[in-house]
Amino acid sequence: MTAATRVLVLNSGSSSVKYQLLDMADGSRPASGVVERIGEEGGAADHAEALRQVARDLDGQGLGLDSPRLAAVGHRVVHGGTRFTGPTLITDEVVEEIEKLVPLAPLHNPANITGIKVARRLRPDLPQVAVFDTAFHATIPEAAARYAIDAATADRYGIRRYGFHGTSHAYVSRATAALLGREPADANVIVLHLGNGASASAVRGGVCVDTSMGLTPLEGLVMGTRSGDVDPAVVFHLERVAGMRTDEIDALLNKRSGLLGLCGANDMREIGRRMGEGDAAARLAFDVYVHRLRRYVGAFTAVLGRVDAIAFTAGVGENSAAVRAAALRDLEGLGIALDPVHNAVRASGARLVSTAASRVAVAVVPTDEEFEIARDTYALASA
Ligand SMILES: Nc1ncnc2c1ncn2[C@@H]1O[C@H](COP(=O)(O)OP(=O)(O)O)[C@@H](O)[C@H]1O
Ligand SMILES: CC(=O)OP(=O)(O)O
Ligand SMILES: [Mg+2]
Repeated sequence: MTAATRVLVLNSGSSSVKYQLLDMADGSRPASGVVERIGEEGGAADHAEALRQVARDLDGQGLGLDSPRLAAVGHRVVHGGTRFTGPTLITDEVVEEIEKLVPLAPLHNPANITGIKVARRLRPDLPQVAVFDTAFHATIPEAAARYAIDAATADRYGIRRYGFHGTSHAYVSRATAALLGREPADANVIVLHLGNGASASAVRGGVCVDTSMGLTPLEGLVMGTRSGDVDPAVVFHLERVAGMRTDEIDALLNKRSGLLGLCGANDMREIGRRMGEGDAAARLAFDVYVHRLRRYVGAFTAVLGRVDAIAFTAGVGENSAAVRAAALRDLEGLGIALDPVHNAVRASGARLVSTAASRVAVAVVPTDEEFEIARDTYALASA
């Protein structure tokens, strides 16, 4: 009999399900894919339908969930609240707890729960592990995790900074240390995860000490469709003056803001194209995006005191030389000097894009949330 060394990773997002099958014995990835545009015309109707499609895809390749080589299923779960600060073996009770966190991540946790339920129904005998976006941020000190609001109210309702994209920040900060030839314990890194959702984190010696996302994945950087930081009074103002309901404001800030709200496009490629044609709205969207990014680079430089590296990752971070260049322009005073030639090169692996003289290394490091989830899952399932 062949040993069960494979882990199926399900990464259910708000509008997509990504999956990967990883073999932990030899590092191979026998299958991967994505079902996109869930709930949109021409896409899967909902997450349950998307997951059935994933199961069919795997079956079609002879790699179905019934495979005896499967050791475990690893699920990305976005919000773990205060209870889940590490990878967790899924039980009925764990599912109930994740369900209680839905109000804190309404775009994400329901999709994660659907994935868990479908996979458990198909393979009730297999260990299934939840790997939380929030876990890596559990080390953030109180001074950075606390909001300055009435303490009793905050405690009663669990209002604090949780942070997200933690598996990416963990993986990329480690990979950046490796690129510098250092142990994670010897590297202070600012990680800029710029995907459709975007967040920054400050990692000191392998331990996260601050991050830009907060109670929910809405705070911080400008994102594809999310506003990031706004004065909280914007919400009261819209309620009182514009007569908008809470759920309308929620949808406005989460789904119709960010780059999309500023210029009608949430894809940085399209924004780049339109800027090339002299489109003023696209230019403004880019400038607002970059300005916010620079603020966080400055803030996290002060949080860390000594910065060894700044790492760009995820769709925009890995691919947009223009965003990287604009984000770090004229920061020689902070010891940051991007090399324009290295920065412009299109390549796939982790690489340095700073000059030899730059005190702070600047790196482009492809993220690998699926690897990180599989590693955590396999460790727990085979313990
Ligand atoms: N070649 C590119 N140039 C600039 N931006 C890109 C490029 N490729 C992808 N992107 C950006 O990456 C975003 C998606 O990033 P990704 O990390 O895949 O997001 P998510 O995991 O949140 O869906 C796209 O919306 C697009 O703006
Ligand atoms: C937490 C979060 O924002 O995730 P994503 O970027 O996948 O939307
Ligand atoms: Mg992502």
